[in-house]
Amino acid sequence: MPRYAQLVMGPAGSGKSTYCSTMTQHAEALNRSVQVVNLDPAAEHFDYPVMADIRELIQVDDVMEDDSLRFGPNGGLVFCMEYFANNFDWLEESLGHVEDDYILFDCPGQIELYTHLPVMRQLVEQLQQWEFRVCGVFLVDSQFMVESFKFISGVMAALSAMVSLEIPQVNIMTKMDLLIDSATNKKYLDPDMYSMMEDSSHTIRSTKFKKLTKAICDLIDDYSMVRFLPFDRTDEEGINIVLQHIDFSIQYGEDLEVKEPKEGDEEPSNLNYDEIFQDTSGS
Ligand SMILES: Nc1nc2c(ncn2[C@@H]2O[C@H](COP(=O)(O)OP(=O)(O)OP(=O)(O)O)[C@@H](O)[C@H]2O)c(=O)[nH]1
Ligand SMILES: [Mg+2]
Repeated sequence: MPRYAQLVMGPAGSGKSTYCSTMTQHAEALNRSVQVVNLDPAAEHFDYPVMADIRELIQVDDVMEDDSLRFGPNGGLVFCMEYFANNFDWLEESLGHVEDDYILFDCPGQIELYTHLPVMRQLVEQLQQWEFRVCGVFLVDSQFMVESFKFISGVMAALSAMVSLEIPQVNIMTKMDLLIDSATNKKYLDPDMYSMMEDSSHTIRSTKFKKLTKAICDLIDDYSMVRFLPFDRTDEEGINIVLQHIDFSIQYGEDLEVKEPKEGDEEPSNLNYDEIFQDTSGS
């Protein structure tokens, strides 16, 4: 039986930890068991129960305080992640060998991890060796998406993770509840890059920059490479749609056995459907 994993990625503060806690609560309501692993060595607090925490292996503070290393916070984090990549035994031990488990990995917010460092890719390959089907979940804060330039840079970050990890990826726009003018901003979810460029072309003065922007827009548009699903932590229906997309991409549920109803769950034999329909048609 396969195992299932979501790699929850995205820039700093995009809502990764909130996503993990919202998703576990949602899964609990659906009677599904979903667990979370914290992979952020600099995490201070999160409000979900963890099955494993990278801080048991290494902490950024210790790396920064170490006299022989002398890293700052960013270099320290990269060091921690490289140390983690050399010690996957720790993760294997923490995860155990449970068939059919479903795990969310709450990753750090450093964008370098998704653009050019090899750690995330190594993690994906390792998880696949342990029979996990992995879906990348890339979060971008909706507050950065209301302007075309910022939007393009968010799209490029998502695309870069997609290309370097080579796994199915679902892109999510978080904090949708904070958008004031949600109708106009919906265009960012499934963007038409040409019109987006036109919106902002008057602010671009350099012709070279204009040409580069157009080339990037062409590329994204031609291949319809990036779409976003909206995520509002207060909207159960929306959360369910996101979960369904992710489940579909890793074929969750296809191998599950059909559960026989328990005796107590049977329909009462005296249920009279005719009466029910008469009641509703009469009202
Ligand atoms: N209104 C609103 N706020 C949110 C939502 N999701 C996250 N936030 C807030 O955004 C801030 C950052 O959220 P986190 O979940 O810590 O983000 P993160 O990506 O884990 O951050 P780092 O781990 O530091 O990279 C917190 O103050 C959250 O309360 C949301 O859907 N709506
Ligand atoms: Mg976090």
